[in-house]
Amino acid sequence: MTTTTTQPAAGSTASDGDAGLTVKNLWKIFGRDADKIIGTPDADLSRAELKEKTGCVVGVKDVSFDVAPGEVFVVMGLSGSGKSTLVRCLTRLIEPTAGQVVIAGQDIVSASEAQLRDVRRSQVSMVFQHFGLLPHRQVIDNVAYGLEIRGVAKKDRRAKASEIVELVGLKGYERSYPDQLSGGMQQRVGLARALAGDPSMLLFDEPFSALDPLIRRDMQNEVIRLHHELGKTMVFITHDLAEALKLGDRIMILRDGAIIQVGRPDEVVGAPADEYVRDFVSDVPRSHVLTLKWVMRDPRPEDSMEGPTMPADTIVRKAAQAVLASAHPVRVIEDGKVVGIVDDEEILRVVVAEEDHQEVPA
Ligand SMILES: Nc1ncnc2c1ncn2[C@@H]1O[C@H](COP(=O)(O)OP(=O)(O)OP(=O)(O)O)[C@@H](O)[C@H]1O
Repeated sequence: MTTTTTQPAAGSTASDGDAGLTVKNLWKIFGRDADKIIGTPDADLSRAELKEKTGCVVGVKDVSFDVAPGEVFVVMGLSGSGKSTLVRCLTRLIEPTAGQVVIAGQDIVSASEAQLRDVRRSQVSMVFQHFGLLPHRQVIDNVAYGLEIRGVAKKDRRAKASEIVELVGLKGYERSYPDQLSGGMQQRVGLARALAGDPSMLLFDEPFSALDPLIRRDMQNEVIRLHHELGKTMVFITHDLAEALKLGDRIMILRDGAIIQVGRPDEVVGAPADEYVRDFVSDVPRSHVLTLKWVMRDPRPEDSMEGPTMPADTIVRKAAQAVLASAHPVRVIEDGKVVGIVDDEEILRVVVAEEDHQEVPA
């Protein structure tokens, strides 16, 4: 498994300092006497074997990871891999069978009802695929709903809601009702509602899966923009690899409830942990994801040192034009040192392989 320490994303502020998430040895087993399975040899059985033997189903299997404040952490896997169960365990919408979840310094698993309510109201908001908007309320009051529950006065909550409505690009639609809006706009209301309480963390459970591809792309860009502006910690569930690669600082891949790999997009594509991940990433245009670090070769004595330099984390596609136009090989730099060389050959190997791949009939 590849694990990486990630720095807080651009846009994070000092006030996000305690907004991270730590998950340790988290289990969710559905079924009778599920808690008795953990710690016994049965816990090592595959999901199918355990179901056969005990009738219990593993949703989440001994999962541990950290999300840094301000990071966008994507959880992906095929249907049934445990994504929804995991994200629901984080705020105990599903009760974990064992393990630890710490959000912004607060231990969620041992929290009292009152503490949990407070975490859900003020620390963590969720955005779901089905927007769950209140049909008889206008956009402005849907957005203000969380503040209303918190007892914020009408004038203040409407002022805050107006601000957020504008932030998500819905200015002018404050008085509309949800059924007067398109799916994409309704999901913007969902986003606005999640943001209105100013949570430190947003959890997204496949929020854009039901949207048309173009609208979906707009909404992904919207998430990127909002993340840049607000710097919130985000945990984003998806089964769509392109979405994961676009949004994630890091991606965690689950299968049968267990972690298969955690890594940056270029690590997942450049060094898939096993066949399952390799299959996932086989259609990805590698030049869009891999960095120079993945394609460079060792310097040779005969290499000209007159070429330009580029950072090792430059995406191949972005470097391609400059490398191909340069009369001398490009020197790849990391921590102020030349760590490799990239010439036409290294670039073309990635780009041509990609074109060959695209020509193969599905
Ligand atoms: N309430 C439940 N009782 C029994 N088994 C459950 C329950 N909820 C989920 N499961 C099982 O747990 C496993 C993980 O399901 P989960 O819904 O978390 O996967 P997922 O990756 O989110 O899938 P999808 O993308 O289809 O939503 C599946 O085998 C599922 O059948």
